[in-house]
Amino acid sequence: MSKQDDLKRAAAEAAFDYVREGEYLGVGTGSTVNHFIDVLAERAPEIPGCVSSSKATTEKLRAAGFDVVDLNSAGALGVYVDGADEANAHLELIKGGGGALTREKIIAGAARTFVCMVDASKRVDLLGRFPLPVEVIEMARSSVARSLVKLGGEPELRPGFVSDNGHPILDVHNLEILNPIEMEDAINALPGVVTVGLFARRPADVLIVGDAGGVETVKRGG
Ligand SMILES: O=C(CO)[C@H](O)[C@H](O)COP(=O)(O)O
Repeated sequence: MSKQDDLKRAAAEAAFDYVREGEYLGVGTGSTVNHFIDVLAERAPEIPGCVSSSKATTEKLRAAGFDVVDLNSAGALGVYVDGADEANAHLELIKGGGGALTREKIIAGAARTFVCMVDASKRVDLLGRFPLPVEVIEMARSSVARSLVKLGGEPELRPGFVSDNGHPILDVHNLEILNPIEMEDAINALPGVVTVGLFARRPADVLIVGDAGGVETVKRGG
């Protein structure tokens, strides 16, 4: 395992403390989440099942022996555990590097507690160094891209990629995100945008950071 993988695994182990037995668990997507699923498989909590944010996560959860149910049948969701591409001090995030941003935002929005795991390299003062993913309806790809340029970004079509929902993704480079809530609202308002990977209206509640010196847990407003 690489050093960064060790940090992701450490964050995933710490995130396990938030799993509540008897409750459905929301599970995100990505390499940090894959470590978390490994931890789940090892510790085998008594949960009725999981709500998954992607086909890849569903496959891995099922292979580990967990039931995966639709969000509609899970009822109110307790905890959602996921990774992120960037996190600021307010626990606002950029997500969607793995392309699962739409389902991730839906599940995060439905959950009581959103637990986000990152390695220390992902903590930033200002969001936006990581290209901001925007999932769009195919016919709106160019018009949304022009609007994103007007907002100061440089959108690039993610090559050869289609989301689990069947949509392309624009990765927006060099966007100055001084006010994440305003930027999220502005991009969401563009016709044809399915989801923007800014999680400012629904930030994490708990950020677990794997660092060389150990794991740090940061709580929103705490
Ligand atoms: O938002 C995501 C997927 O859509 C991931 O959480 C994000 O890309 C982080 O991935 P990783 O844990 O592999 O670094």
